Amino acid sequence: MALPIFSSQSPFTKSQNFPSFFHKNPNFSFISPNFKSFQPRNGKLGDLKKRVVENYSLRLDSALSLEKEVGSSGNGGIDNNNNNREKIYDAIVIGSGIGGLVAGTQLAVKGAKVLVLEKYIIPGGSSGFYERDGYTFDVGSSVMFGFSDKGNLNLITQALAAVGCEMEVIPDPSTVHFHLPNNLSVRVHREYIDFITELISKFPHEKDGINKFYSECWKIFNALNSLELKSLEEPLYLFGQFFQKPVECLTLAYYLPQNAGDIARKFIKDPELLSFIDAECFIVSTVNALQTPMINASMVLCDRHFGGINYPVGGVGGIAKSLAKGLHDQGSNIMYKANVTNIILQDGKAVGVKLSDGREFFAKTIISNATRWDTFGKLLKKQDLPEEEENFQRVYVKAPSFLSIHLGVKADVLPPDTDCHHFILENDWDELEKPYGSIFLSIPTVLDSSLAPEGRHILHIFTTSSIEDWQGLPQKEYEAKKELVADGIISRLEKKLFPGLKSSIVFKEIGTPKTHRRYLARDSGTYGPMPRRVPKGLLGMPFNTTAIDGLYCVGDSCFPGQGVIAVAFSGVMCAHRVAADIGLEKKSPILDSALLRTLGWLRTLA
Ligand SMILES: NC(=O)c1ccc[n+]([C@@H]2O[C@H](COP(=O)([O-])OP(=O)(O)OC[C@H]3O[C@@H](n4cnc5c(N)ncnc54)[C@H](O)[C@@H]3O)[C@@H](O)[C@H]2O)c1
Ligand SMILES: CC(C)=CCC/C(C)=C/C=C/C(C)=C/C=C/C(C)=C/C=C/C=C(C)/C=C/C=C(C)/C=C/C=C(\C)CCC=C(C)C
Repeated sequence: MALPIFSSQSPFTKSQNFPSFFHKNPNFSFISPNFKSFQPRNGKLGDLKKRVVENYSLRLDSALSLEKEVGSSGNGGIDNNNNNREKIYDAIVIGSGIGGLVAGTQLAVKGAKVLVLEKYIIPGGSSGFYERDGYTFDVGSSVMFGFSDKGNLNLITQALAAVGCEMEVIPDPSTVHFHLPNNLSVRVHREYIDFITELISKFPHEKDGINKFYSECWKIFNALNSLELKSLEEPLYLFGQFFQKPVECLTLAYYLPQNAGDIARKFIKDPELLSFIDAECFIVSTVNALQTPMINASMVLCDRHFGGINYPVGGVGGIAKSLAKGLHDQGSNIMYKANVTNIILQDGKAVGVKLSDGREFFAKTIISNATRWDTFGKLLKKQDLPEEEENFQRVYVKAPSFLSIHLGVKADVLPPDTDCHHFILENDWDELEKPYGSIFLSIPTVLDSSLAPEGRHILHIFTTSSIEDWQGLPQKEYEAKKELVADGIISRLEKKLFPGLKSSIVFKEIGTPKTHRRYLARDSGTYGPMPRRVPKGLLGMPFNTTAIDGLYCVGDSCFPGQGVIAVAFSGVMCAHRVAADIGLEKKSPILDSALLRTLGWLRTLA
């Protein structure tokens, strides 16, 4: 049995030390007039302290109200006597990951009555949090795209704003610091020009190629950023966008089937620089650049400079908590400890769900935030696998899971001005995609010291790992293996970045792929879909509708794939398509079936 990395009790009942924001020295100075952001370098400490106190109280308030919502009635006012057949919701959302929460909240603000059913005790899934010994740990990593105050692609900010929420964020001065073979060290600065200058200084002979590749990314990003983002499966919207922004839409259509690695090779010849582009893609797609869709690569390679990476004060878990509260404020419900075991079909249409405790709930539409493998392999009978899903499983396999290590360390082990995020691949480029080959490291306390007790930092370390490596072991061996593998990873970090790391550890918790499977209800603990071979860009990625009438999917096994901002977009698209289908948005049945058929056909070409 896996060691739980999440609290088995409600995390909201725990008392916490008062956050001490001032002991560390965050190295940033981003000021935004309209967006709440911290400016510790120039700001007044008194004001800052006040805002931290306010934010902390807000966190407690929302935690308490969530506790009340989960605790007292335990079910958000839902009938426990299984008389729910009459209580027809507009939509039931299975799972409260960011994908499910965005779909749910977007529908709720359009006037739909939504019920979100979450298996775990808090919302957020892989964007959740857990608390231990005064530390607040992010379950997933802490790199937040789409959380700025500008453009059309700040989807996290927009999702929160839609339900009247705003979170304070801390601008990250760099997205990631790469530590690569041959001592290649590249810091991805927030300012594009600083990043490009640093990269060119490492590869001066490729100045032209570097400029051309990243400019191509900007072309795509600017096209994306100019559109109003809604469902690409809704023809009135899609044709409207083509009419208003033909050049941008054609640009996106052109790049839709292309991958970043091919485009990089048009401009760049140096194999080491191409490997660097692989690493750039790998950290967001877990595959190399040749397998990473160009649209997704452009999105992340540019948003980090356009809106920048911004960390929510109090931790990533606050995003899901705010969305859950927003959903509730809109008159919809979220229910925890609600493990959906079956999707109920009637005459081939999805009409409800059944929980492990036998209760049933019914709705006009069912939206699954479980992975497509779980949705079609577990919640529906496997033998009913529609052709469309067979096609998906032909093109995509489950990406490996992660081994994750959450550490509390003595603060003085980190050199001054340590970056928040690091990616480490010491010796051999060939190890990039291999299990345990490369190491991801986030130190969110560099930005928000309130996440750890005074004088401590959080190190969240993760590396790819497959479930097969951890299955079938007796408990004792499993525990011993966890310690052994984690020790190897920590030793590598000690050697490469932080001498004395081991002796500075005061808290350690290790999660394996089994832990991820257990607590996130994700088949094999997978991080999401990964192309089986070289994909045709994003062409093969399914959208939100499924072959089952009334059933929709949302989350990272839908277009455009892995990532918090990506699943937020899938939530926006899903809500739009569902709203059109239940009469809350305009729709054209004739155009609908023509477009859906065309998109289905296009996917078979992938
Ligand atoms: N920026 C980052 O670094 C970062 C951090 C964390 C997560 N992520 C991304 O988030 C993505 C995942 O988001 P998501 O929204 O697709 O899903 P998710 O896995 O985060 O959430 C799914 C939720 O559904 C619940 N669930 C699943 N099956 C259920 C069932 N049968 N009954 C009830 N509840 C059920 C799970 O408990 C979970 O809370 C990942 O791809 C990852 O890339 C990124
Ligand atoms: C329909 C047709 C056919 C056509 C038409 C044309 C058009 C119009 C098109 C359009 C399109 C669109 C709109 C699209 C969109 C897209 C998008 C939005 C995308 C997005 C994406 C995103 C992504 C992918 C993201 C991701 C991220 C991630 C994954 C992250 C992660 C992170 C991590 C892991 C971190 C690392 C760490 C360290 C280093 C420590």
